[in-house]
Parts: sequence; C-alpha cells; structure tokens
Amino acid sequence: MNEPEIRISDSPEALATDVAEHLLVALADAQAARRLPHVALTGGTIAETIHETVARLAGSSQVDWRKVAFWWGDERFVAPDSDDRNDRAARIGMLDRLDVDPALVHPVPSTEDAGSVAEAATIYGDLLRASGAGEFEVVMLGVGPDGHVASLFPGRPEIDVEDAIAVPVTDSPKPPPERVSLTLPALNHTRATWFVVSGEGKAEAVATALSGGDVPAARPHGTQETIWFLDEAAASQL
Ligand SMILES: O=C(O)[C@H](O)[C@@H](O)[C@H](O)[C@H](O)COP(=O)(O)O
Repeated sequence: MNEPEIRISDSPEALATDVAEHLLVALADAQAARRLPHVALTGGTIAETIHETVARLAGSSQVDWRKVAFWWGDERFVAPDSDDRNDRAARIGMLDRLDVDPALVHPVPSTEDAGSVAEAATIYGDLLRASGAGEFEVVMLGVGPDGHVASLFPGRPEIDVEDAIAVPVTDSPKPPPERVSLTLPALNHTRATWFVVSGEGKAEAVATALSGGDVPAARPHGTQETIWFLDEAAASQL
C-alpha cells in the first residue's frame, strides 16, 4: 500500500486552494489519458470551501466539465431540498457554476426517491455497479472528530461490510440519523484517496489515523496515491 502524503497548509482557505488545484490537474490528466474521471465528493464544511474554490479556479484549467462524473461517498437520507443534503451543497457551491453534464451527476436517492434508507443504499450501489465506472479517479473524504469518514463511524458495523457497495446507516452519531455510505471496499476502489481536514477539533483523529489507530479514517487508501490535505490546526498533533 502506498505511503500517505501529508500536505499542510497554513489556513483552511489555503488547504481548499491546494485541494482545488490538485483536483483540476487530476481531472485534466485523466482526460488527457482518455479516461472519464469519476469523482466521489464528500460532505462537510471544508468540502464546501473546496467546492467554491474549484468553481473559482476552474476557468484557468483545461478540464472539460461535460466529461466528469460526480458521485458522493455518503449522503444524508433526507428530502432533496434539505440543507442537510451533501449534493445540494455541492451543486450550490460548485456544480451549478460549472458546465457539467447532468447525466453524469449521480446523487444518492433522497426520501422522495426511495421508500427507506436501505432501499436508497441498494439503488445507489446498483447504480454505481451498472455505471461501469471502474476505479474512481479521486475519492475525497472529510474526517470527523471521532475519526469517521463518509458515514462509516467508529464502533459501528458498517465499517466492516465488504459484500456491498453502499450501506444504510441509521441512528448515526452525527445528525441527521439516516444516511447512505459507500463501504470501505467501494471507497478504496479509487486511484486517489484525498482526506480533507481542517481545524483543531480533528487533530487527534488525524494523529490517530496516521499512526494506524483503530479509527475508520485509518482504513481508506488509493491504488495510486493517498494524500492528507491538512491545515496547521488539524496537523497540530502530528
Ligand atoms: O455527510 C457527512 O457528514 C460527511 O460526509 C462527513 O463524513 C464529514 O465529511 C465529516 O463529518 C467532516 O465534516 P466537517 O468538515 O463539517 O467537520
């Protein structure tokens, strides 16, 4: 397994710029290599800053946004117009500001698309399998203060599920309670895994994960690269 690269920026904004610049290069490189890049986005606050930065810097890149596919590593099982939806935040901050192909934007089913969170997970797993996406180009992952990634929480059974692409999560320790998460094998089916982590509140989780501790954030890795994008506060216990 490749050793993780650690990139420390002096502020959340600088972290977001570093991630955005890396994403623009990764997408352009994939397209130059005649791949259709599939990106798995994450929820969370630093992700919103990253989305806005990508949209702001996109004009300076060679990326053909009509040929990028977007997925979510996890999503909250709520109404589609809920402020809790990760895809809603990504659309407002980034996707609606880029010339993306709506047919290549794959939101997780909401409460209006599925009768239960379990059905939503099954639908999403089937969609990803049927897409023939192969490896993701990039999987982005925020990290919780408890070391969770996506909606895979410490001490919960979902982190060990290996026979499904997506799983339902109920009574999530982070509200809202019902979520769909890609499983660890699905998250690891990627060329690049990028952790995007900001703030003092994550410093212990980052140090635990990077020392191989027993937290979900210690588990994801890419086949080609694994990068931890941190600001100084999140890196303060390294
Ligand atoms: O749906 C979610 O809640 C996210 O995918 C979750 O995994 C998030 O990335 C982390 O909890 C970090 O969130 P913050 O950046 O807001 O701390």
